Amino acid sequence: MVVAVSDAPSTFLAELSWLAESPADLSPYLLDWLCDQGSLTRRLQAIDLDSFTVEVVAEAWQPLDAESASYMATAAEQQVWVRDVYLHLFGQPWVQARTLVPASTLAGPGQHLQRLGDKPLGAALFRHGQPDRTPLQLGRAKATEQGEDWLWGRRSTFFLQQHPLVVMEFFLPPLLEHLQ
Ligand SMILES: C=C(O[C@@H]1C=C(C(=O)O)C=C[C@H]1O)C(=O)O
Repeated sequence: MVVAVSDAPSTFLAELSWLAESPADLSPYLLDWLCDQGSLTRRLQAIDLDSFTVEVVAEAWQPLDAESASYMATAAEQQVWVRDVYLHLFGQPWVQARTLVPASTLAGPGQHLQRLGDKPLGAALFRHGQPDRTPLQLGRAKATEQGEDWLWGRRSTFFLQQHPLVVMEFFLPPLLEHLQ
């Protein structure tokens, strides 16, 4: 059951919708990846450390959309730092990810998050072990506004000393092929 549909206009991750619970018909292999609370960066690096790269597509201040504001239980009238990336393995994009960082998080313990460049966010978040994070919520999206295929993904709020940031990760066909 869809519980939330994003109203954010976007060419990177379009038509986002979030589910109340995991669908019963997903393959156990996909569910294992979707529901894994550990670092996705590390899981990909464990497959092939040498070819793992982060491609930063965009990083900019953007107005927080109403649906994300509701998910974060925060005011919609604020700018957040948005980081859009692809995580590549074997020269192909495996994960398409968007991170939303409120200004208050960047002003506090997340100062370094604006200067990550092509270093993976996961390495920073998981540096001291398992970080505080909310349970994963599964969702669907299209890779672009023109995209035809639906992707599976998830989102979760991480906390850096009680300061939130939201990470959304969608799984691209090369990752799904690896599962088979
Ligand atoms: C949150 C993690 O970091 C990954 C790295 C990202 C980045 O560099 O922007 C974005 C999403 C994640 O898949 C993780 O490894 O679990």
